Amino acid sequence: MGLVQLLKSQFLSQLIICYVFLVSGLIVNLLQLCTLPLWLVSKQLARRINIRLGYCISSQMVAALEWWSGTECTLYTDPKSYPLYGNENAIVVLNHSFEIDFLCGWTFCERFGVLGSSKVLAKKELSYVPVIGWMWYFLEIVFCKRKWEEDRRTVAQSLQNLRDYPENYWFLLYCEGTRLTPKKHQISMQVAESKGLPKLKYHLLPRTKGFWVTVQNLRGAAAAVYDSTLNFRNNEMPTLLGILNGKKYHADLYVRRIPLELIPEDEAECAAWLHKLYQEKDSFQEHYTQTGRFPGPIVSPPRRPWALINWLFWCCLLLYLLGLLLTQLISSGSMLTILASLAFCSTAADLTTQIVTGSSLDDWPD
Ligand SMILES: CC/C=C\C/C=C\C/C=C\C/C=C\C/C=C\C/C=C\CCC(=O)SCCNC(=O)CCNC(=O)[C@H](O)C(C)(C)COP(=O)(O)OP(=O)(O)OC[C@H]1O[C@@H](n2cnc3c(N)ncnc32)[C@H](O)[C@@H]1OP(=O)(O)O
Ligand SMILES: CCCCCCCCCCCCCCCCCC(=O)OC[C@@H](O)COP(=O)(O)O
Repeated sequence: MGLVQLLKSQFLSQLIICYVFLVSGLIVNLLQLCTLPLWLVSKQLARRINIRLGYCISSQMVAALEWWSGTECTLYTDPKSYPLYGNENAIVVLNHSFEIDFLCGWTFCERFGVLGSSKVLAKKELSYVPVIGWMWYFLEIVFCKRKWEEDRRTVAQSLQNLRDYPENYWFLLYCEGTRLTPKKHQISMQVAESKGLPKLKYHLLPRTKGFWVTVQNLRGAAAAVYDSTLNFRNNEMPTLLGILNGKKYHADLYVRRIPLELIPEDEAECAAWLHKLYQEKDSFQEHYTQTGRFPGPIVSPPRRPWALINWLFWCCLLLYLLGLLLTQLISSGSMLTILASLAFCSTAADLTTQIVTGSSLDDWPD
């Protein structure tokens, strides 16, 4: 193990990364809160400012993936569609199979310049998570309770609000509705059987209502659906903790651009269309398993320096402030203050470890 790799695997390095992420995140959340009065005066300006503030948080995780772990991301796509990526609004349909699939999605957002404005249909519980969830509130992320009777109205309303969004965005939809596990797959395939639908090997049966409501409400605002299928080389199952440890992975993403006009308006037809799409996605995953690659040419976008620059800025600022605080603490000479500070730091470190090791947040109470 080289010296750099040894440094990356040290608990202290990881603790510093988490400290910078959490403290800068809370500062950004506070700044976002300060933009509230601006919404009354100029909504579009408030949105643009929040896009940049949100970028300060999400790009730190992207920097950890791209620069700290050195994970490589390869894009398989049609070169004719490539110039449109980042230059139009789009609905992204992605398989939900890995702990860091959202982070790989964010990396592609960063490379095409839509990271700050990217959106997702997320479960409501995530909106309560400090830093990320609070940031999402100001970025007008669409939350669902996964109770259709309530979601059909609230989700449609939140999507309508995005129609005049001032910057291009990608709206991510995990149609499977939850992350794939063998148990969930088994239940899902029983549902497929009972509905007379073909079984899927690599995906859960897609939930069709969220897709239909998104397509209907973003018609005319979004130009296309980006059907995206993600996998990792060497059968790896990457984790956030692995990224923090500096472990390098290799992600492959296959993207097909489908113009929105091609998607049926009728709910039942739209649902049938989505089921067919997932059968195709399944065949792409089978192709990947057999050959180690997706079909089509590779046109990989390079990583950009901005995520790293933002990260270094926050690291310098917050480590300097931490240094000042520690110096003052030691020079205060009060044993009680020092012990209380140590107890606080140890509790914070313990909490951070728990969040990162259980980082899928899947087990947070519903
Ligand atoms: C060039 C590069 C391209 C791309 C780059 C890639 C990506 C980058 C893009 C953007 C990045 C942006 C942000 C990313 C950051 C972070 C994301 C992180 C986290 C978010 C993750 C989540 O929160 S996932 C959970 C929330 N989302 C969803 O649930 C979406 C899918 N769900 C739906 O659509 C649902 O329909 C619903 C939520 C709208 C409503 O749910 P409800 O349960 O009330 O209704 P359903 O229709 O789903 O259920 C009833 C029907 O379902 C059948 N059923 C029952 N059991 C099952 C089962 N186990 N499996 C399947 N189906 C089942 C039941 O029979 C009912 O059927 P009907 O026929 O009667 O409808
Ligand atoms: C710079 C890097 C520092 C990182 C250290 C800080 C770690 C903080 C981690 C915060 C990560 C927040 C990401 C939110 C996305 C989580 C994805 C997720 O939770 O998906 C839920 C779905 O699956 C559905 O779950 P189910 O309820 O169906 O099961």
